[in-house]
Amino acid sequence: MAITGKVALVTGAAQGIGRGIALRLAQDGADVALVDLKPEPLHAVAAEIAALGRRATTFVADVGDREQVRAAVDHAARELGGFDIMVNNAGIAQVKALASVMPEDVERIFRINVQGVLWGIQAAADRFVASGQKGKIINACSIAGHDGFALLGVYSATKFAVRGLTQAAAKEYASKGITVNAYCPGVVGTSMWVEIDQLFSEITGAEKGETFRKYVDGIALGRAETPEDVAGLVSYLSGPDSDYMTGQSVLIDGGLVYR
Ligand SMILES: NC(=O)C1=CN([C@@H]2O[C@H](COP(=O)(O)OP(=O)(O)OC[C@H]3O[C@@H](n4cnc5c(N)ncnc54)[C@H](O)[C@@H]3O)[C@@H](O)[C@H]2O)C=CC1
Ligand SMILES: CC(=O)C(C)=O
Repeated sequence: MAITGKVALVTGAAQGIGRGIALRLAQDGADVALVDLKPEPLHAVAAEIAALGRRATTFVADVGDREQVRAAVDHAARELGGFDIMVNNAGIAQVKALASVMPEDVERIFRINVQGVLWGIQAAADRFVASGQKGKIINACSIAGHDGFALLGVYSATKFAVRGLTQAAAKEYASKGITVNAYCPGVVGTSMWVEIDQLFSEITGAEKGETFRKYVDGIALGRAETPEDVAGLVSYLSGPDSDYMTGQSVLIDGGLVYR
């Protein structure tokens, strides 16, 4: 197993894609620090990791708060005896016509989706540099970071920003042996898409499930994505086979967006 004995931290690990990534990295041999706003589901994921024979620790933190993210990284290193892989996965959606977007909408989503990734990059890189070790930083982007989608305009802007941060961080930290990449899923059947579908319905009058189905209809491989599909890419980005890769925001969407 390519990352046996490594320590990974995954934000937004209580459910959905973050949970899938945490379980996959544990299957690959890593011990995992699970970070989220929600303590109870985090404990359930920790129990699943323990059943796989790996160690897990949980930490409640808001990724939009710089000090809490630094505390989460410190906790992971202290509890699991090292720190090698940072997955900045936590994010929120927003569905709004651009005409109705208010300053507080922009502030809320940028605080989590962009600042959350920035604080994660900073905290992880500071620790890697201080300990003189190589490290992997992996950020959550989206198809919406490659293409702007109607009613998802500000969300798209946050994911384009993640691509910019990923490229800049890759260049700033390359000389320290730190790689920085991002995964860009398409339409993953998590709670986030239940919320997106519902919010589209409220704005457009679409029936429940209709927006999700329309998006899935555009996928060349003909099915919605699973957290496990995404986790396979994150596994690759966490391991030595991706050592010569940095600054990339990789589409994994079943053939929905082509760039
Ligand atoms: N579901 C999808 O189709 C896609 C999702 N993504 C991205 O993947 C990531 C994960 O998405 P999903 O698993 O689908 O979402 P989800 O809504 O199912 O799970 C997100 C998790 O992040 C946590 N979280 C939210 N705000 C947080 C904060 N401030 N601090 C700490 N944790 C916080 C939530 O509590 C939740 O456990 C997000 O960045 C999302 O933008 C990207 C492309 C497609
Ligand atoms: C949630 C998300 O990133 C999209 C556009 O499906």
